[in-house]
Amino acid sequence: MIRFNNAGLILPADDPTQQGRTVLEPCTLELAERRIAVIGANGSGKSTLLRMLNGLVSPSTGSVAVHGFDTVRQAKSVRQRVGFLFTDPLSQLVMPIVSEDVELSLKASHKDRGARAAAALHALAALGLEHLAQRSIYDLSGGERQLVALCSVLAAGQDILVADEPTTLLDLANNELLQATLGSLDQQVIYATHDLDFAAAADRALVVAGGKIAFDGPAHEAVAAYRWLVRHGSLAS
Ligand SMILES: Nc1ncnc2c1ncn2[C@@H]1O[C@H](COP(=O)(O)OP(=O)(O)OP(=O)(O)O)[C@@H](O)[C@H]1O
Repeated sequence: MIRFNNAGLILPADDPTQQGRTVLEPCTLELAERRIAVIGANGSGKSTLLRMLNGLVSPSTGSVAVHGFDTVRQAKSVRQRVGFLFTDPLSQLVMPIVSEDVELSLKASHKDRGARAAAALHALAALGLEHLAQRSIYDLSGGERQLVALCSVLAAGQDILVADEPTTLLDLANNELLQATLGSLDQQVIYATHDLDFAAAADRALVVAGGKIAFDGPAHEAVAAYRWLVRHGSLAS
């Protein structure tokens, strides 16, 4: 269970470049559904909301708790439970070779090096990526990197997966592979996307507009609400 208790991000008033701008209005939410989508225009505040889920962004007001752990004061406990898939996979892949990056995610669960290497190959094969195991992450295409990043984050096995626009670099087949993979997970998955069909597949969706939660409810209704806001020019920040 994730709780936002009046959590928001208001930039400092004394910074002349920010002038107290509201990035995310304080909001109170309980996020318990298995699949939750976050949709909204560019710059509306989706990534900020997602980053608050694992302490990458600290709220300036209120607090966020994951399974009762405060994302600021108990950040380590939160990160042990929340995996984060970045839009740009290079923000996440830290080892130079694909198999090494997946092995790093398996370090806590597989102490023996041989078993860890075998588990990494198994994890790559599950996504059809075993042929990339010995490749440099810098030589991969953007889509290949995005799938390797997914593999690494899944290998870490956290209870909750947060994914920020995970399909942006993927072709149709890999987009379907990623959506099917996320759909099959036991973990709770919370994802931001501009793909409204992907969003509509969630159990619940939040529409973020100008730093506010403009709609929160069943995903197909949220997609309709978002389309309405776009058509009526109601997305101004
Ligand atoms: N720490 C910060 N300092 C200044 N501005 C910020 C900060 N964090 C976010 N912003 C601004 O707040 C707005 C919301 O950013 P955010 O990344 O959450 O948007 P988004 O909805 O994920 O956008 P996109 O769909 O383009 O990825 C943007 O205008 C961004 O530049």
